[in-house]
Amino acid sequence: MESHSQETAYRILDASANRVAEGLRTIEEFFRFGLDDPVGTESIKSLRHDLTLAFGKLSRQSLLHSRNTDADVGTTIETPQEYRRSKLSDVLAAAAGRIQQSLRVIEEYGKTIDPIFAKQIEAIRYRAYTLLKDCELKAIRSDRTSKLTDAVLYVLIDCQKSDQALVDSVLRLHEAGVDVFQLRDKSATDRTLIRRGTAAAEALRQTSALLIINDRADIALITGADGVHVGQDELTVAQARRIVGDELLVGVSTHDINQVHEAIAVGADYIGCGPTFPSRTKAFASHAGLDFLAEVHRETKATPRPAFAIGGIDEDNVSQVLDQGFHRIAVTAAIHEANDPAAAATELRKKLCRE
Ligand SMILES: Cc1ncc(COP(=O)(O)OP(=O)(O)O)c(N)n1
Ligand SMILES: Cc1ncsc1CCOP(=O)(O)O
Ligand SMILES: [Mg+2]
Repeated sequence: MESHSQETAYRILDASANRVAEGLRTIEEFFRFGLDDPVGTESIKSLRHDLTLAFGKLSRQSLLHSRNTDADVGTTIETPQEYRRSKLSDVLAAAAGRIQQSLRVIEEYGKTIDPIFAKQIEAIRYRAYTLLKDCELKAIRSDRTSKLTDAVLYVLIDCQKSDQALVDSVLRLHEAGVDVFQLRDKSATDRTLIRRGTAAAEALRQTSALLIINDRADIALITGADGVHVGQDELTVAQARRIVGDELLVGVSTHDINQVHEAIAVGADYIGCGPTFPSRTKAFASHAGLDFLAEVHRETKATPRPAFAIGGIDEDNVSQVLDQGFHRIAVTAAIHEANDPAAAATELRKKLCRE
């Protein structure tokens, strides 16, 4: 190849190698500090090491001579997306994209310099695909568990009259302080649940709120919701996971302490605890009551898991829930039967966050 073309190829290889190295570091830091994952951290480190080894075949001098950052017209071109990262998974998705593209660029231009080098880069690229997929999926899960950890107010909502009515309602309530929504509508058809769930999931995706689907793991997956909630007579956590995978959240209803220990042991991401008081939304022959909440608080200190008290909770009795050591609640009537649902959500949230 002519020397000018070769210099161009070296310049591209040098810039792309730096881009891959930066991207891999971004991923490695997340495996290390975000996930405390020694295997992931080590795998990325070894990928970086093998990339350095592969580049060792090329002339370092040629690479350095080709570098001319001052003349690089690309350094001043910015896109608005570069500065838009609302959550950690966005950072990792951007880094993964840069790594994959740059490895491909290195492979292609590397062919003009040394076919064996290009083959080695191809092998690194395939290894990177698998690792980056694993990392991105873990980041998506981690975004969801972080939102859940911060959540205090969880509202069950039915399908409403239309997709738009549901979207308007969840956005208004989220603005007013609701962290988690559960689409729970026992009389809706599957098609309606899917349409409503998809619309709500899309509307909430770029917010800090979560959308959970009641009972139906299949619909949670299809709609792009954040998780599914299952009861004691429904899918087990393991069965739900077989459908939704590890990225979605699985919540479980519990009515006694054995169910709580079991739910935690099998990997529920959160638990619903109740019924606490008589409910206008669902009738029960008996109530687990406040003593159950106190017991859950006492008995799960060693295995903490977000726990939402549920059943007949409203502005007047929420202080009794707080007194049992619970600061998370799930409600229906307290919001939807209020004259002003958004104001009711704000008031409840204030009470939950007062301590
Ligand atoms: C947060 C939360 N907790 C408990 C329940 C009740 O679930 P389940 O016992 O399965 O009853 P149904 O909701 O299916 O009638 C819940 N939905 N959400
Ligand atoms: C679904 C469910 N499971 C236990 S209580 C309950 C209903 C919660 O609604 P409300 O807050 O109106 O009692
Ligand atoms: Mg259920």
